[in-house]
Amino acid sequence: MAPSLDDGSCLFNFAVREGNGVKGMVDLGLSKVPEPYIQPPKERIDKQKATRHEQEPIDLSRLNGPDHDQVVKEIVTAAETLGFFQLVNHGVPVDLLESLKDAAHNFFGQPSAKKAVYRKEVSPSPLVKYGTSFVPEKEKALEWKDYISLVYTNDAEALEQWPEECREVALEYLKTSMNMVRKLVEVLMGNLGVQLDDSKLDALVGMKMVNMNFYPTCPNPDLTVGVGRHSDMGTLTILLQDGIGGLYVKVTEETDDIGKKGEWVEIPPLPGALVINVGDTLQILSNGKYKSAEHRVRTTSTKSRVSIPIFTTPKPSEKIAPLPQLVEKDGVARYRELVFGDYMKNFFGNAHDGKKSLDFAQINSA
Ligand SMILES: O=C(O)CCC(=O)C(=O)O
Ligand SMILES: [Fe+2]
Repeated sequence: MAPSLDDGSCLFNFAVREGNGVKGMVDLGLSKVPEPYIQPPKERIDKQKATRHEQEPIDLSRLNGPDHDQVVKEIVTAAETLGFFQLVNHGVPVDLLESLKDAAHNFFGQPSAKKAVYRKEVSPSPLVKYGTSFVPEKEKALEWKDYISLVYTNDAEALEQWPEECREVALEYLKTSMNMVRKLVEVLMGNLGVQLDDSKLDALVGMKMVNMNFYPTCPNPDLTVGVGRHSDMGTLTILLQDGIGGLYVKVTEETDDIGKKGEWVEIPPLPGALVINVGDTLQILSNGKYKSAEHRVRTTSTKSRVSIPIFTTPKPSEKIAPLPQLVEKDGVARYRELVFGDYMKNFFGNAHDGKKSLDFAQINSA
């Protein structure tokens, strides 16, 4: 029997507990946004108010030539200000990016029953989790998004356990991205005086996860969010977005070319480009020099949107803390040492709330 979408608990069961997601709800035919998805006015996204971040993408291939210093400067400046930048000539084949978007549409286009087998309560694999919104049990208003999350351990397990509709492309994406991740981490850590070797790289990006996000069409995008305001918890996030747009980042540093502090700027879709953003871990390690970016996603009424982030993070057992040489230079440690697994638990235990996730690492809130 079709559920009544006017009844909040019935809808919660249908979308969240039974794994039909926002997609399942939209497929029933919706003329208005159900009440549990209506955001309070301060969280709604006013498309008219945001400007586009028009900055040229950074050409990563120039890192290996006479423009090396200039490219380093561009990467470092972006990490210190907006915490977001776009990359071209990043080494990930452009046709792979197209295949990834197709794979995401194929996966989410399946009947709910095929996806719901990966709900966290029943998933046959600890590496695979399908869900909707972020932490539905804790949220005042639900996010208009379904997702699947794929943790990487090794190639064999990925090819065995990740869903067959997307396993090969997702693995290829992850593997072809790592060269770029290494270069970026090398540049960012090098600028802090840290020479990167394999063990340092592993401490920073020892865990990797590919997500596929699916944002179905929404009858009233002005009332909902695809993802609420948040920063990512890890080191760097690599994000592939499709051509629809709707990713916004909050300006934290007053800069002439980006905008005023507190304003939201849109990261426009650029064909062939990947979006990179700084996560909380890098903010902690750099004692606040690099900024994890607060960002959010709008929904649209015309076409469903997909995005495919790779989250690179330390392993759960890894200890993270501001680098001693920075603490010495700054005369203060702005964050405490913590075990990354504890940071993750706190992150996934709370609804999105801007950069509040970082309070867990704040020196006086321990
Ligand atoms: O869909 C997007 O553009 C961003 C998604 C995002 O912020 C996330 O998955 O953490
Ligand atoms: Fe994010």
